[in-house]
Amino acid sequence: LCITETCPSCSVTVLSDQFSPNTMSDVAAGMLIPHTYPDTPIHRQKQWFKETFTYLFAISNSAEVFLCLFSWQVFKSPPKEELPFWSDIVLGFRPMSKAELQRFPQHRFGQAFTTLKCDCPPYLLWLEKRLKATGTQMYTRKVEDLWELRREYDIVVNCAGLGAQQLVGDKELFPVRGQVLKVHAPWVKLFIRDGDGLTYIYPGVHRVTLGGTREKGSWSLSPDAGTTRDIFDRCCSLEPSLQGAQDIEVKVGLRPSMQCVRVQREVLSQGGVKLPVVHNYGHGAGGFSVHRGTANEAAHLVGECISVLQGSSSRAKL
Ligand SMILES: Cc1cc2nc3c(=O)[nH]c(=O)nc-3n(C[C@H](O)[C@H](O)[C@H](O)COP(=O)(O)OP(=O)(O)OC[C@H]3O[C@@H](n4cnc5c(N)ncnc54)[C@H](O)[C@@H]3O)c2cc1C
Ligand SMILES: O=C(O)CCC(=O)C(=O)O
Repeated sequence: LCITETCPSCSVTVLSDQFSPNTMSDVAAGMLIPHTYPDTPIHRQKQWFKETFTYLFAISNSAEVFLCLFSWQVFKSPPKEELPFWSDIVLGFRPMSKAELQRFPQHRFGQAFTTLKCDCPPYLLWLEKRLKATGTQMYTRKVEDLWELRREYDIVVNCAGLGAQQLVGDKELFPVRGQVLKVHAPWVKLFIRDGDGLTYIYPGVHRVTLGGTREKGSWSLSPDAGTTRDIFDRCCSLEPSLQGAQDIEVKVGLRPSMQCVRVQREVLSQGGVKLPVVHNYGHGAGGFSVHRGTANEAAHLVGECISVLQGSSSRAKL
């Protein structure tokens, strides 16, 4: 979508072996709360988050119904950084008062702020609809090797998530398994997140997401019953009224994790033939929070590839 906006002369085709509701992004809680990528400069991560927050905040002020606003992150001991880098992007960030903290007797410190939470499946469908309206073609296809695309396309953008491990042989990329519960508990109106990032309660438009787990290196997509009980107990200790939650649905996703998100240009070359590629993968646990920002940057890199192609005598399929 960002490419169609920044490079309107391009004809865009989306190839994917799975579309919503069967992607990893459909499992995400959809919370705008960044996870730090250790090898990506903070100013770049902050810019990605800011662009994503601004984009979704504008949509939240419309008739669309997949976004809501909420707050409360609690810590058993004060975090290393009392002011996270994103504190001036979310709204009304402040330490929690003693009175507020009384609600969490096991926690000594807390942050209150308003951020956005998106219901991912309807958002993904909304994006698909907008994409189709631009004339973009969408095909179900598994790509075995980026090079196979060289005859059909001038530029390839690789947004394969964890699939990039196989597609481009990236050994830095690994799964971090996450199991969450989606429950019916419409009385829960505020989000509560333990600062260790393991336990969270995120009310959405229809369901509340209860999390979670972070299992590095696990490829299992099967729900685990013991983990379900553990997540439920941990969430009930933060919000006891969840004991009355109904219709527990279990979801598992594999976060496409690495030390830094790979938003980068590369030129593949074989026998004098070149194929410009823009990579945009490795968003780990915080991909939803930075998706628009990284997509804008990737679209900008596509613009650079177009300039190079236009400057060369290459045959253009643009
Ligand atoms: C339980 C859980 C909760 C989360 N909650 C949040 C949250 O609240 N906030 C947040 O910011 N982030 C969250 N995340 C992280 C977020 O979901 C990810 O960072 C993000 O979804 C990654 O998106 P992606 O588009 O890169 O990957 P994907 O959604 O996996 O998309 C990759 C696409 O590429 C396709 N593909 C892959 N390989 C190929 C191939 N060879 N050929 C063709 N197609 C291919 C796939 O079919 C898929 O459609 C959560 C993750 C989990 C697991
Ligand atoms: O970390 C969070 O609180 C949001 C959910 C998430 O990003 C995750 O489980 O990976």
